[in-house]
Amino acid sequence: MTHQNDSRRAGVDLKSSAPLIEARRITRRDVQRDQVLLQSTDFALHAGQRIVLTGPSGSGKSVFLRALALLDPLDGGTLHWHGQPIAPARIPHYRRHIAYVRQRPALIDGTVEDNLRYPFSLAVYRDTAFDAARARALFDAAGRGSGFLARETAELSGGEAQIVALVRVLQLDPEALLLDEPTASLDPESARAVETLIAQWFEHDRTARATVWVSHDPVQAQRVGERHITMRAGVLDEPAATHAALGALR
Ligand SMILES: Nc1ncnc2c1ncn2[C@@H]1O[C@H](COP(=O)(O)OP(=O)(O)OP(=O)(O)O)[C@@H](O)[C@H]1O
Repeated sequence: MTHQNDSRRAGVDLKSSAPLIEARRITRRDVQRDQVLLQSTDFALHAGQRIVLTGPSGSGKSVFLRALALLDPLDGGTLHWHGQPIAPARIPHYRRHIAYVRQRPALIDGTVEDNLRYPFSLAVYRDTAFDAARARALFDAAGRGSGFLARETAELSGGEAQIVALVRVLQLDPEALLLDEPTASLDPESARAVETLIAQWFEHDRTARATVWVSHDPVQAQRVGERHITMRAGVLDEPAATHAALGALR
């Protein structure tokens, strides 16, 4: 299945389409400490949705997002992508489309351009190629002008590093972004740039794209999501108000 086909399928009327991602009774455990990190959880993310996830520190928000991204192995339950279970051989393909963005970016040594080129060296991206003009346009949108591609990553501020990490993801046209406090340690100007990039990516094809955004900032939470879910001690919950809003979509 190509990405275009995936997106087209995700863009079908919400009434008839399967969720972009659906978790069925997924669980995560810390085996060493014999502790449940994520209680049995059902969850659906539809194309077109922007979800905000809040909850106390240590409640399991990152555990949940990383499980949804299939970055950590599930201890129970299944994930479905466009209505299909994800076979082990398709996990790299799934991760290509469902991107996890962490609070502290991990960049490789070298220039910004080296970082943007890196994904295209992986087998799963061999059908695409680095597009410098597109990368420049994305950096322009984030207020980083000409010459930014040539900057050494070791010299970047935390905010600039996060912008690079995000552009590295956005240039690959993901379907969903799982955003784990992406602006929490940034200065206000960089935080705005990150929000702008994500908003433009979403608006470009909002019937096919979706976000889950973890935020501790109530004002930001209002800006970046319409559906609100909470995590407490590994239990995911959805306040009644957003159940009603979601019902109106169905
Ligand atoms: N891979 C792991 N193995 C074992 N324990 C883990 C693992 N990942 C997270 N934990 C533990 O699970 C609990 C939930 O952590 P998590 O990082 O998901 O919290 P959070 O809600 O994202 O918190 P914060 O808002 O501070 O980022 C913590 O007690 C953490 O130490």
